[in-house]
Amino acid sequence: MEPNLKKIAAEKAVEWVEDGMTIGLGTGSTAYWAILRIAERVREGLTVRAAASSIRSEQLAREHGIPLVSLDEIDRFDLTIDGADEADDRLNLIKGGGGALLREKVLAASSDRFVVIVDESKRVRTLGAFPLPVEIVPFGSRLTLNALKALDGNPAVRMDGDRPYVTDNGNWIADCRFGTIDDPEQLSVRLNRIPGVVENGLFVGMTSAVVVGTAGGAIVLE
Ligand SMILES: O=C(CO)[C@H](O)[C@H](O)COP(=O)(O)O
Repeated sequence: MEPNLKKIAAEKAVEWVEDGMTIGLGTGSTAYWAILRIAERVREGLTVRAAASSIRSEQLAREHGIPLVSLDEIDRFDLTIDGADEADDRLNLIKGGGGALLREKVLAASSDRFVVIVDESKRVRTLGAFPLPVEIVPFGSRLTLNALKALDGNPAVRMDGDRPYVTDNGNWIADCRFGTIDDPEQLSVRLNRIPGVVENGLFVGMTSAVVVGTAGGAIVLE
């Protein structure tokens, strides 16, 4: 049987969870394995409190018995564990393939350690092959999409059947194709200057470590 690389990465990262910590829970099929492993450790006696970056991760955590608290009760996370769509060697990321980039960035920005878990297919030399998700407000979306086009982003509104996909925050996602992103920080600043843009999926200078699941085990990049 093929090894589950997402699970390998997730379980390595969960080794860093300690008693008493406040934990941020990510979103997606890799974060899924981290949530399950944290839940297993809670059943074994680990004491943590957690908050999640999406409604679906919150539901998963609740179903599996991880103690959840409101974000209003949290000043800092000791550790947030989340997946990514791409990670480069400088630990910059593209995130938001699952549509949760805004909440994920809110958690990451308030975490002492932001640990990213990926299978080895997500490692890239330069970001940009994966379409960059940009969360936009529905109001005036045509104008916002025009502004993204003016930046050569080739935006496409993400669809859910015949309607725009709606994020947990009631917004839309414009998946953008900029090609190779040589300066992610500069692009991120330019995107967030567009008034209808809420946040973009470039995570620059936020990552403490990337744990890569490989068939030979987990590799930690710091
Ligand atoms: O950013 C995300 C969700 O918004 C996910 O972390 C990212 O899309 C990776 O997902 P997966 O682990 O399922 O490949």
